[in-house]
Amino acid sequence: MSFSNQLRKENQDIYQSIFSHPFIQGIGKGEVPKEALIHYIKADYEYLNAFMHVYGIAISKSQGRDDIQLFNEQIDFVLNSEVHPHNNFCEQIGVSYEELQGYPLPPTADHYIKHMLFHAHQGGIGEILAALLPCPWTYYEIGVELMNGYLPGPDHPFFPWIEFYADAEVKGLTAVLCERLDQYAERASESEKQRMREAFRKSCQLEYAFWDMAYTQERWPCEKEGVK
Ligand SMILES: Cc1ncc(C[n+]2csc(CCO)c2C)c(N)n1
Repeated sequence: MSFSNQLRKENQDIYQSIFSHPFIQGIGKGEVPKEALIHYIKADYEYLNAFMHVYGIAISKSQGRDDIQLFNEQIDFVLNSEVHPHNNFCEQIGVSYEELQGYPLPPTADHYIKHMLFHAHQGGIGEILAALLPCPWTYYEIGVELMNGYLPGPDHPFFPWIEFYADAEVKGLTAVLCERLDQYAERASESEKQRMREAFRKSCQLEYAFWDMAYTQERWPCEKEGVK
């Protein structure tokens, strides 16, 4: 079994918890509280900005053009394509996308991005890939789960979101990251592979926690009213 498939198998428990989370099931049913969607978009917009910085660090550590190309493709996707599912959420709640930009990250999203930045700064390319991989991989599988579980049609309020993540493009982005990670894992020592395993699992945990953060509208203990 490939290293990436081993990681997927070891983290089946978290994937399953993500699929059953009320936010995800709510997308499937077409019923997510407006406040949860607002909280999600505010955090995800800034999360994705920071995520691109992580890819930038990975580019600065790349030794060849094939790695640069791979990270560049992921940035291009976040920058130019991932606005579509955000817009689907915004249209459903009748709030403009611009209004939800520029907010500070709530604790869990802050933790997630700092976890990524830690591996980006401390690790080699293999470790960075392991930390990044659950982002597209869990979303692709969420898309497929919802597509198969709810069979949404074009009149479903979140059809564009579900279709976007269940699509071959996200599958392809995940597959190239898996293949590259497997190549690095083949040459890695046992301790390096252990670090990759830990980075991957913690990112899976934080993917679950991110949905929960949005659903429960998690906030910092002392927040000032009206301060962005
Ligand atoms: C918290 C959070 N996790 C994952 C994604 C989805 N995502 C992030 S990057 C990427 C592909 C490029 O690597 C995908 C599909 C998100 N939007 N927000």
